[in-house]
Amino acid sequence: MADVSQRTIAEHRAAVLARVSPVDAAAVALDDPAVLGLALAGDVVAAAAVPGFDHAAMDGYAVRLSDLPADGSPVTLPVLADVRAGGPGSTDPGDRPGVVRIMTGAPLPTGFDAVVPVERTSTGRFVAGGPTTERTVTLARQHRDHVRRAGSDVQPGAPLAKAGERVGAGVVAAAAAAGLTAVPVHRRPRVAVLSTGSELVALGTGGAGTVPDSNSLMLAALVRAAGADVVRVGAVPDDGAALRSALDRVTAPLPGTDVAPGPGVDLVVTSGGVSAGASDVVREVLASGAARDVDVATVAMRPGRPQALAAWRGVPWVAVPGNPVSAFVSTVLYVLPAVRRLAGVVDDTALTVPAAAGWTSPAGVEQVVPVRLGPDGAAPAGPGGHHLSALPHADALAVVPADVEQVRPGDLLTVLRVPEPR
Ligand SMILES: Nc1nc2c(c(=O)[nH]1)N[C@H]1C(S)=C(S)[C@@H](COP(=O)(O)OP(=O)(O)OC[C@H]3O[C@@H](n4cnc5c(N)ncnc54)[C@H](O)[C@@H]3O)O[C@H]1N2
Ligand code: MOO
Repeated sequence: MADVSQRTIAEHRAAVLARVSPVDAAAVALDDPAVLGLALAGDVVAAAAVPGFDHAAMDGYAVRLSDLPADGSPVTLPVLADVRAGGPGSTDPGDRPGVVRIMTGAPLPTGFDAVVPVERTSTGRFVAGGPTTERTVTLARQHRDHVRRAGSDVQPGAPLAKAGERVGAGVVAAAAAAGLTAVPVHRRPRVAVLSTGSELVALGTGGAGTVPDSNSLMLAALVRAAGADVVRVGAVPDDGAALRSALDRVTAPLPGTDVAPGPGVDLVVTSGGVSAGASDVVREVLASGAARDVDVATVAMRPGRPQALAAWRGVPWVAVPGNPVSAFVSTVLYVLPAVRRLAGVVDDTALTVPAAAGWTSPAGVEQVVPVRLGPDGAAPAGPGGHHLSALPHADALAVVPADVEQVRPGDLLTVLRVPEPR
């Protein structure tokens, strides 16, 4: 097996990212809820103008400026017609002087220039559902035209969203309004999550010396929140043959029964078994020659020091340490960037925020601290170190540089958000 290499958080993340690339893409309809949360596989460009036609921005009267005194004095004019949103696409009330009663969103009649809001006229207000009773109206030239012009928001061909952005409410709103029916998106990646350890048991089972397998639940929750489908295998004992056969199962092609034949998972994540113990099964399998591209590393970070990468049957494999806080931190720092890259998302989770409290940090290693974000910045979410009790309160992880031994309130910190369930 390759030597153990020493590296920084950024170096290990780069090593992880070098092993993954975006999964395949296809067009998905904007009205399919499955499109939400997927990453765009190409730029989204408007097919049509927004607004699609010149229309009234206010309820009132459409006027021709040539019918109104230029000095702004009021004039009384006949009401020639009444147009509504959704009514005929164009109205031509003829050439004689007069105004057109018009409702917000209705197309501006041919030859008309502006809309005077009803509350600025002698009518005062319209009665919802009421008939048109006014024969004439007194009004004056206004400062603003209250017309939304065709294409004033979006021109055909204008860029609306970029490849790598996730489809959310804003993207579907803009794309649908601009005449599109579907957008190109990457499918959701599939990620296998395995825990290793003979002490691990399913929840609610086991006796003395056993440990509930919490890591696979944590990993599944984070991976899913980052936009992947999860195949959670659960706990595999510290036995090389058992781990190899679990890896074979998750990386095998999907059975071609009711699903089209295709690749199995796009990424394997294991927790545990990466340190120096006699039963460290991940190290054992990595050393056996059965895995490819093996990269065992010690990252100068706390917690989360031992890490490993490999490929199993061509599928990238990220191995994180078993200590639950180390596993959580490693998942946010290394696994989720890989998931986002597989999903086609351009990674954008790092923020700079002030420290809302002070704390000490060990010399010579990057310290990773679960933090809660508040109006004053980031404060430790719990006692730190390997204390799992901080995790329920952690919105993000702060990464304190290796040369900092004391964080002071107000110091600027780099934080990575812990994704919300989606
Ligand atoms: N001699 C050395 N010992 C250790 C070193 C070292 O450098 N030399 N590194 C330590 C560090 S740092 C870490 S982190 C751990 C990582 O060890 P492993 O990845 O091999 O993890 P395990 O030994 O399998 O488990 C550690 C700990 O976490 C519990 N665990 C594991 N999996 C789960 C799970 N799915 N759910 C809940 N809890 C889990 C496990 O029971 C152990 O208590 O190694 C140090 N040792
Ligand atoms: O590096 Mo380990 O993850 O601190 O216990």
